[in-house]
Amino acid sequence: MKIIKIILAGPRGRMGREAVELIQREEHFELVACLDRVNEGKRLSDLDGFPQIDAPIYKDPVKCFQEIEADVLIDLTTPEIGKIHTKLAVEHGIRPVVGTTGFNEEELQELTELADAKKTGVIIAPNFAVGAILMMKFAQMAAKHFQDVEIIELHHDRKLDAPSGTGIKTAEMISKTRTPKQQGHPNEEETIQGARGAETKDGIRIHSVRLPGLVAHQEVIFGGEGQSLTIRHDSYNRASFMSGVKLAVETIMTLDVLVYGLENIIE
Ligand SMILES: NC(=O)C1=CN([C@@H]2O[C@H](COP(=O)(O)OP(=O)(O)OC[C@H]3O[C@@H](n4cnc5c(N)ncnc54)[C@H](OP(=O)(O)O)[C@@H]3O)[C@@H](O)[C@H]2O)C=CC1
Ligand SMILES: O=C(O)C1=N[C@H](C(=O)O)C[C@H](O)C1
Repeated sequence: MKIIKIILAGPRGRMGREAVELIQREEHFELVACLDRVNEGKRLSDLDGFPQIDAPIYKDPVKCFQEIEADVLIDLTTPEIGKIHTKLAVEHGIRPVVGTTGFNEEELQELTELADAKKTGVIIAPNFAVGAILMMKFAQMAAKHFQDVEIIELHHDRKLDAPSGTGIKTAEMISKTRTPKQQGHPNEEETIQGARGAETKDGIRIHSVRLPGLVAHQEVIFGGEGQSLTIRHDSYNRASFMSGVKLAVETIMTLDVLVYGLENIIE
């Protein structure tokens, strides 16, 4: 099997550390460099927790992409930085697998056009966990039968973006099958701002909970006459995301367009 050469952005992060282990485990993956906000010029093996992983660390993505021969960038950083890395990677012919969340519609459109122009595969995956993908697909199916739905996403309190990428993606998928409806009482008023959550342009409410002790969880609650349906997914650790990262890295080698969401890859 051909070796896939990978640059990893964010190796010291919660997801980044899991991704380093994944790359180490897979014989056909090779970590050729890392992008980090600090530790420029060091090797990964110089840092705590990465014994014997001899990959150079860069701060400047352009320098890294020019000097290092790589097939794929895995980005697990922050919303602001992830967008910059993704665009630069495509411009340098390196295929980005992006787990970082916080991309808006305009940014996704811009990247789609760039991927087309450069004929370079891009995968933007708001959630890599197979259970979360199924939760979103099941919610899309249920929305054919229930017009009223609210999303509650629950995450650890170190998360920067709200609502979560998964919450937004779920609402988008539901909107494809749900007949539009203004939910709740037409005259309802928030006596405390934000009480009804964030409203998407299709009228679906997303409520974001942030608490220590949580990892990544979501409930999609449908309401109908005399009944409700709740679809829930829980990630209890970050290892839950790694089979999706592996699949994305392997699949991106065969793509020349942008794919938004692993539901487009997982049958
Ligand atoms: N798609 C999915 O399935 C999942 C996606 N995520 C997303 O992945 C992203 C990372 O999450 P998580 O690992 O929990 O976050 P962390 O905060 O633990 O990790 C982010 C890492 O990015 C680093 N970083 C910041 N700026 C730069 C930069 N300029 N260059 C390189 N690295 C930088 C941070 O360094 P420092 O700490 O020094 O600032 C940190 O090590 C988030 O957007 C999150 O929403 C998370 C889980 C699953
Ligand atoms: O920040 C996280 O932790 C997660 N982020 C992603 C999101 O915003 O949906 C995926 C998962 O929920 C974990």
